[in-house]
Amino acid sequence: MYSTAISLSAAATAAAAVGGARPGAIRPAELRFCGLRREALGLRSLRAPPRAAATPRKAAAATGNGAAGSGGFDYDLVIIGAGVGGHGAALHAVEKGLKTAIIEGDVVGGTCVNRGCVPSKALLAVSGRMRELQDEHHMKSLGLRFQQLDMIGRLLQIMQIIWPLKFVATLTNSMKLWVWILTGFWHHCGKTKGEYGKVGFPDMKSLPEIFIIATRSVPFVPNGIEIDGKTVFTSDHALKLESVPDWIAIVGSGYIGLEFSDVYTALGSEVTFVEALDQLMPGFVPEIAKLAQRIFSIPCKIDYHTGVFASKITPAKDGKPVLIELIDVRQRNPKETTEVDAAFIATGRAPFTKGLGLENVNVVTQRGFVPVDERMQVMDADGNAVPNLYCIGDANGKLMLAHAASAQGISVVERISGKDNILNHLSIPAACFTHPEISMVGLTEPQAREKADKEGFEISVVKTSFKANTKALAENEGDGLAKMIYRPDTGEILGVHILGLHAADLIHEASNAIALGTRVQDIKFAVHAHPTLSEVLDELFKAAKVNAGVPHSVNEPVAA
Ligand SMILES: Cc1cc2nc3c(=O)[nH]c(=O)nc-3n(C[C@H](O)[C@H](O)[C@H](O)COP(=O)(O)OP(=O)(O)OC[C@H]3O[C@@H](n4cnc5c(N)ncnc54)[C@H](O)[C@@H]3O)c2cc1C
Ligand SMILES: NC(=O)c1ccc[n+]([C@@H]2O[C@H](COP(=O)([O-])OP(=O)(O)OC[C@H]3O[C@@H](n4cnc5c(N)ncnc54)[C@H](O)[C@@H]3O)[C@@H](O)[C@H]2O)c1
Repeated sequence: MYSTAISLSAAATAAAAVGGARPGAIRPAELRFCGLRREALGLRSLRAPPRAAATPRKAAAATGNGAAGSGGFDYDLVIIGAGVGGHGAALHAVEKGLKTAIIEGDVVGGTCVNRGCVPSKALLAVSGRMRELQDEHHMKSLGLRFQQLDMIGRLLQIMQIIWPLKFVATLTNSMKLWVWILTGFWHHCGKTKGEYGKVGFPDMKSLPEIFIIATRSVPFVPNGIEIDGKTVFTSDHALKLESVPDWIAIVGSGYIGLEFSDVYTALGSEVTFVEALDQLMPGFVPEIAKLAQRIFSIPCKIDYHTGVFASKITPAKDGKPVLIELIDVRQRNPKETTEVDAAFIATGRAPFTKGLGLENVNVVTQRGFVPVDERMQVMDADGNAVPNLYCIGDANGKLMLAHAASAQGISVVERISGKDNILNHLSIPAACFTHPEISMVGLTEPQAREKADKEGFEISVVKTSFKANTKALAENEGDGLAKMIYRPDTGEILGVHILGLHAADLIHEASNAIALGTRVQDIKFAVHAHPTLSEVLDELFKAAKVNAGVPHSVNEPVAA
């Protein structure tokens, strides 16, 4: 029964060739089931708890790498979507001995690998080097001189072809020995064949135990904005950058807007931000947003409109530029019309959850997001957890980050393998890959104050700067700060926020401390190598003052 996995290309070939139900092959089939009402459909009832399979390695070896006997396939777990969330869940499920299938309707890797983290970071890596090489002052201080290189061609090659392909292959390879990768667009019961295009699924005679929905999100485009993919576009189009506009408006100053402004300014564009909220970078703590705004705009041509809403955007046509109509958010009246060469729409992301048939199990999405509890179990309209149905990643909207999706998947697998697990979302770090980077974990100061007021405790705040850090100075990158919010009565770290060189790497000392419950009074004795950027955090921990008498959790003499 248990069989080995096949690669996507093999799956496609097999799907085209099949006539009968051959184990290890994919047969185009209509997947008609309602995973949670199988009994009602006269299908085999659930086994609970899920049966642990023989270790996948042994099972695969025993069946001769896919030569399973005839009959249907029987999975313990089916994951819908082979993006980072689904991939993380699948690998962990296999480790736990669960017979696992992953269904992918498009390309393995999902947003992160094909349209998100990977290609955008490839762009940032190359444009960042261009920025550095073109910064005369910086180069002079290092005693170097820049000679013009043909970087744009290389840049496009890296971001469009090499990187994503490499990562898709890596992800596919990491799963293909032990996970069934099934091509096709999953949909639920009650749908008619062909409604979602061509589907190809193996002959599922019995139905899986448990489902994890790990579908994705797509760019959210407000009404009134017309996308032509060339002069008015989203990140999906921008990653296929074919030209660099002289003047680009970036609508939205969240993660995507900021990272792409970094790319565009490095490539020589003039950037105008349009941000609906009163402050640029509203998702970041104010002192970091303010400093970042100053650092980003000193060497580049960046200006901004805040408190204005892009109500209508018309693509460039017939020699006319892109037109952006702005509305004053407070007064709700038209403010001005801006003309630019291109407009990049970075106004958030919307869940991609239509067509899953969730209504059949009494689940009502919230603005498209699948409601889940703290264990990622899907909640129905009456507030009850739907048995054996989970949702992870962007589709549940808890935290739209690749590593959060994967961590949620691992947490679900832990639970379904019998070990209850609640992921502490406050320990999940986030990073914005600008130059310099911004990172954060846990609460902001206002959030911490609100919690403190409610629960009746004090908070304290400490800050350090990159200016005194030897490594940062040696790199000529002394701009930046780190801030920590903590409880002086217990030493608990509530939040850390960093702006500066390699902030995205530095944050992990803090996020691990929060995840593991390490207190300030303990971590301040941890030794950091010199000279390293990690000393910025060392200084931060050492600057924190914990109330006298607060016990250490390690090496503290315990009073009798
Ligand atoms: C430009 C950009 C840059 C980003 N950079 C970062 C970053 O630096 N760091 C970070 O942490 N996050 C980043 N993100 C966010 C990150 O990409 C997402 O949070 C992450 O990919 C979400 O993972 P997921 O598993 O939920 O969905 P995805 O990775 O998108 O995977 C979902 C998969 O499900 C498939 N699917 C959907 N519906 C069905 C169906 N019905 N049947 C079968 N298959 C289906 C899709 O085809 C897709 O492959 C970025 C996003 C963007 C857009
Ligand atoms: N490095 C990373 O981890 C990374 C990188 C990219 C994306 N992401 C993920 O992708 C998600 C989406 O990113 P994003 O930057 O698109 O969204 P976002 O929610 O971070 O920012 C959107 C911004 O657009 C503004 N806005 C919305 N409509 C507007 C309008 N009509 N006119 C003017 N301003 C408007 C909002 O006020 C907000 O500041 C994020 O939640 C993030 O988790 C992460």
